[in-house]
Amino acid sequence: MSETVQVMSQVALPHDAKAGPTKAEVRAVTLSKLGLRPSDHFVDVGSCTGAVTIEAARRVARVTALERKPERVEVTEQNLEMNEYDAEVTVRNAEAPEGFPEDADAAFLGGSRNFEAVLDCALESGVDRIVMNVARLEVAGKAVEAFRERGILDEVVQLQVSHGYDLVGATSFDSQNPVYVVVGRRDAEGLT
Ligand SMILES: C[S@@+](CC[C@H](N)C(=O)[O-])C[C@H]1O[C@@H](n2cnc3c(N)ncnc32)[C@H](O)[C@@H]1O
Repeated sequence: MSETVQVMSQVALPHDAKAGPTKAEVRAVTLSKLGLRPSDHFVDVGSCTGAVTIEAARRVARVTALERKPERVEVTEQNLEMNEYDAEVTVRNAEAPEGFPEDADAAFLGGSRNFEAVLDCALESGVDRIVMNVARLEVAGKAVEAFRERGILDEVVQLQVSHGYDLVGATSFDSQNPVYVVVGRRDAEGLT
């Protein structure tokens, strides 16, 4: 039983792509901040390996995955085939805001191209929860400002994950680059 639960909760990503995947711990925080609901239509902007698309597809009714690079669209599709999920998933080769659906509820920006236009488009489409992950400091600053200007800045979380490994019988750690998780909600009160 516990073995089945563990396998179901994992994401299989046998096909890889440069720039991905969003790491498991970062996905966990990101999806939790998005507060996904079973009836949601979720949009993954910059699906790359499909890691976020797949996890979201186990939690919501519909997912639209947008990816500007055709070879990464293929990787998203290949990894989707290797996983179980219940949502209706549409994968589009498009550079957002192009291809952004008109009836979305929540969105994740893993890619930062045109992010201000993507935010505007998402808000017009009815999105009320939006999270953007950023690795580069300068882009993170611009993202925070863009969320603030639109009155949706709710939280900024800096994540730094390290994984233990065996070092001559003891445990040492390998650290990953920090990630800024910019959390937006419609009518947010700003940082407190
Ligand atoms: C850091 S990766 C995202 C990783 C992904 N969440 C995963 O788990 O594999 C960023 C991706 O966003 C894509 N991208 C960037 N801006 C985009 C946009 N405006 N529309 C669609 N794709 C975009 C890039 O091509 C790249 O594949």
